[in-house]
Amino acid sequence: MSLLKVEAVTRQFGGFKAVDEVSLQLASGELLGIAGTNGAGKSTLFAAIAGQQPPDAGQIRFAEHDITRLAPHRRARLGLVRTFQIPREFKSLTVHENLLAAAANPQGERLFNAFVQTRSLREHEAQIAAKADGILQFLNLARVRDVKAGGLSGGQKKLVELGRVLMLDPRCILLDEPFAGVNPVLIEEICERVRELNARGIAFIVIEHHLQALKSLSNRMIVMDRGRILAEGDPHRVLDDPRVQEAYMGGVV
Ligand SMILES: Nc1ncnc2c1ncn2[C@@H]1O[C@H](COP(=O)(O)OP(=O)(O)OP(=O)(O)O)[C@@H](O)[C@H]1O
Repeated sequence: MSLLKVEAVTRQFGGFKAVDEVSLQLASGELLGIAGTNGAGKSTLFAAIAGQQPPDAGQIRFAEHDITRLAPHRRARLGLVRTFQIPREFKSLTVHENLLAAAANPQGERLFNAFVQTRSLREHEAQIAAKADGILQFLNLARVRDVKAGGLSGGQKKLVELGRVLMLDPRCILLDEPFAGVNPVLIEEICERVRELNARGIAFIVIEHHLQALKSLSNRMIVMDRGRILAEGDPHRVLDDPRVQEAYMGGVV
């Protein structure tokens, strides 16, 4: 049964269709890779699925709910979350505080307002802090727990972003270019963490230009071109597809 079902989704800017009647399905626990040339519509498709830019036409269903017009934080409550191409960490907060902030409610209100610190709220605060520490351990970020996030490397920022979405107990994570600006050692580290999370049952859709890493990570791949799906299926076959080779301007991918 599908966890996520995208049906004929279109998103336009002016008269230009950035995403043009795209349909796809994602099963529980699947790891789907999405590649495509610059401007193919990948990020716009993510924004439609995650709710930052709802589609102009089509339908999106997640865990049996019609989420086509649902706000991003309500999608997150259902277990559907995304990261961004350019990480959106709070630069002046520490790594640990960044994870705590992700657990705050969508209005940005603190979970534990100083004026209403009841015992149960304090206990809740301690639980959230411990959960953040557990996630930092898992991501091998414990040693930078109290470092300001703005000073981290590109790869570490991607891991912090992953940590922030893990605070929300997701069932499906949309990862937007997790390897961009990341050194090869950390690319492998991120792949390992994603594989482990996937093995625990979290489904992923990963947008990435780094095709070899994406191929090794994905169960299935889609290549987009000019707002549409050009090829879909086994990652090796998809990348060998002549239409895909052509879209990448005849280069060997
Ligand atoms: N807010 C916007 N206003 C106008 N055009 C937009 C907007 N966002 C995206 N586009 C256009 O829609 C098309 C698809 O963009 P999108 O960012 O989704 O592509 P992409 O596949 O993610 O590209 P890249 O790999 O370069 O990030 C592009 O032509 C882009 O210029």
